[in-house]
Amino acid sequence: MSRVMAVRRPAPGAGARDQRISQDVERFCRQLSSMASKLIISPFTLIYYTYQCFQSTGWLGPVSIFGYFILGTMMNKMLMGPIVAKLMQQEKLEGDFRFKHMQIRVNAEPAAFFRSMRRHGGPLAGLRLSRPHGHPSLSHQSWARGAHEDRPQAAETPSDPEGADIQGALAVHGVYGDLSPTELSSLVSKNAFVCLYLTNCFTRLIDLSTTLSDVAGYTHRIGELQETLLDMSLKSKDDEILDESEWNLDRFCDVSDLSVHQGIVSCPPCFGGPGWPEAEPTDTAFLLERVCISAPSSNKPLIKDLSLKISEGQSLLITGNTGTGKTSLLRVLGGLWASTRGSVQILTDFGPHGVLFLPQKPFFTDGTLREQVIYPLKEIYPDSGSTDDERIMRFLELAGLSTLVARTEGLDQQVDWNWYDVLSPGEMQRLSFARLFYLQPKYAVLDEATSALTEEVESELYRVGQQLGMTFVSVGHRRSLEKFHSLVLKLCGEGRWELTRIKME
Ligand SMILES: Nc1ncnc2c1ncn2[C@@H]1O[C@H](COP(=O)(O)OP(=O)(O)OP(=O)(O)O)[C@@H](O)[C@H]1O
Repeated sequence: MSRVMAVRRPAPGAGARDQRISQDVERFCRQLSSMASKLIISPFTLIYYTYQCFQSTGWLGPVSIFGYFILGTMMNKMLMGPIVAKLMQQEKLEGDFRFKHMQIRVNAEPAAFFRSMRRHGGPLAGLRLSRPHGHPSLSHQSWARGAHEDRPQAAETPSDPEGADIQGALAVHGVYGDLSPTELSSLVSKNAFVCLYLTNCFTRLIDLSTTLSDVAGYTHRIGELQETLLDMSLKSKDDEILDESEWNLDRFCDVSDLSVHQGIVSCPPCFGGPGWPEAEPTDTAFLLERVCISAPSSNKPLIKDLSLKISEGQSLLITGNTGTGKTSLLRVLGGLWASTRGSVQILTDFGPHGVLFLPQKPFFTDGTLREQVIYPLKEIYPDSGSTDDERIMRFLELAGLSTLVARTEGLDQQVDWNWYDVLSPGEMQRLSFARLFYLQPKYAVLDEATSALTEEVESELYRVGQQLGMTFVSVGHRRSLEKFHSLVLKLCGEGRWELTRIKME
């Protein structure tokens, strides 16, 4: 009986994610330490300068400064209440604006084909509606800022109007009547200093509330992050993130072992050879028992009670009408979606020696041609070792893309274009296959990966994959695909499905 093996994922975005987390944590610690120091010091300075102020101005000084701040804070609160709602709306509009902007940049060509700029419902209309400039909430924000910044800011002002007012009041009431001009001026400067610092203490306290809300935000985000990570680790207790450096590549077919006869590639069996880890022998990749699948936030089942075993050499073709859940099933196999019921066992690793997915929309990074082919690997062969070059060139040729090397002026030439812009849909699919051949997984999960190619090219690519020892799980519509598969799973809609074995001729 097969046992559940550790699901190892290459985690391609892990580096960037880790960097973001450490930046968040660093910001959080900085804010926390600054807030803690202010919080500890503030009460002492406040008491000290209140006392000093009382000493030099009597009760009038501290009382008027306290009154001024209490009144100011109350007014601030009254003004801020309605403005918060406006600020929220402002934030939302800015978010929409950025999203629409990105949408237009990414989909410039399709948008132009649809003449979006002339249509009211197009993304440009949305962009106009959501632009933040000139929106009434902006003027409210200025009011808010004004109200917030209008509070006493003694630390930043060279003179101290409150101190002067208090001293004026004291002088008017004849408190300083018996002082000589020299004594009076030294007292005035002392009073000014004390009042200034007392006001400053209040300003710092009020500033602290802003820092506190920042810290609350960061704490919330870090808390969410922790919860998500905990959730993930609970979900896959046995899972193990496998660094790409751990991917065993010894099992790759030596390109010199590949021979092509009339377009047919043959390669000696390359599994189980020396260097290939034997620790987790299995011939089954996925085991599904009475699995139900629904789209997120939908109660309507896409697939009901599906039991299925996908084993080595038993390629599966998934067919069915639009929207019946073909890609959703692959998402479940890829661990992106959870099944709503039943058990899904992923019994093989993700990566070159396990299972590799070619999604419906090809994925490319910024980078050289070599980087596209070897993705998600990037550090296994950092140098242009001649053996690897030979393999890449060979697989590009088998995918029908040998001319691409000339276009890019070599495997390692930095290109200043976006791969999505310069390659045709068919070329993108061929390049994805070159990657598949290079990585040589045991199981290749292909989601309409040949939809932009002719039947002949599709057959050729599948044949190469087959010769490289891959077992396919394909989503496709052409009957010609059946010859590369042993089973057909037809999704009939409303959760119904049919599983049939293909008769070999
Ligand atoms: N992220 C999502 N959130 C909500 N519903 C979704 C989501 N992704 C897909 N769906 C819905 O789930 C249903 C199945 O989608 P799926 O992509 O699996 O269809 P499919 O059979 O692969 O279709 P096609 O042949 O067009 O690729 C569709 O009705 C789709 O609208």
